[in-house]
Amino acid sequence: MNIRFESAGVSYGSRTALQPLTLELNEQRIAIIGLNGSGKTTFARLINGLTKPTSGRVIVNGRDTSDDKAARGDVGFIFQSPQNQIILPVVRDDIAFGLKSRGLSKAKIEAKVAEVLDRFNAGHLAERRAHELSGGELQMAALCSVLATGPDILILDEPTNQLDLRNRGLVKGLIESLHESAIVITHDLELIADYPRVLVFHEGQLAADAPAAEAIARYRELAA
Ligand SMILES: Nc1ncnc2c1ncn2[C@@H]1O[C@H](COP(=O)(O)OP(=O)(O)OP(=O)(O)O)[C@@H](O)[C@H]1O
Repeated sequence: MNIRFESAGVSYGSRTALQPLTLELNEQRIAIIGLNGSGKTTFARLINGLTKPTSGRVIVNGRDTSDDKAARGDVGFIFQSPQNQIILPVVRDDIAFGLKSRGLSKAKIEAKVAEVLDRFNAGHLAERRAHELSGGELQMAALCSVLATGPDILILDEPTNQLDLRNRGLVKGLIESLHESAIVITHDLELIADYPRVLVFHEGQLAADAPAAEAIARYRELAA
């Protein structure tokens, strides 16, 4: 993946959510940490074009996210509450839903649904109703739905929020196993303890951009 922020910033009226920022992201695993309201989600939403920069540009795999909708297809986003992104009641149908909107044939959709369920050993969830799933199972179902559409980059917004220790371990392992690039926004410092690149946001600015140990130390200072 290649993501470039070119003086990209976001303001809402007089409130600055993200100060203009210039940087390039190429690593397979990147984490984003910072206090509540520091600009993490705004930064992530710029990458898939959900939020448009009010200054500068964001270029993903060579395409400007503001005016090239195709750039969005490269980026899958798993939101803070996966229950809100699962649209259809049954997991299998929800995975198929994202593929239908891409105009694939029925046979191709079925093959892709089977492939992603197989990839994550999640076949047992296929016929389950999403509202009956545990938090960990929901994360898994959301991951299957998003990855079935073939994004190159996956953004996960607080993927271990509200999960117990076992499911945290499960989600950590899942992220490690991805061949896609992953950008993880989190307050779970254990989850990202060995990440080579961690961005720390503070009051809408990038306060550190360093390997995990150094970045987490800076975050602790800011939080004190
Ligand atoms: N649509 C919006 N309109 C006005 N202000 C906004 C909007 N979205 C975000 N903000 C403000 O921008 C700032 C950064 O918000 P953002 O959601 O990026 O923070 P965050 O670091 O992800 O926070 P958290 O950890 O609480 O999820 C906050 O002050 C927030 O209130």
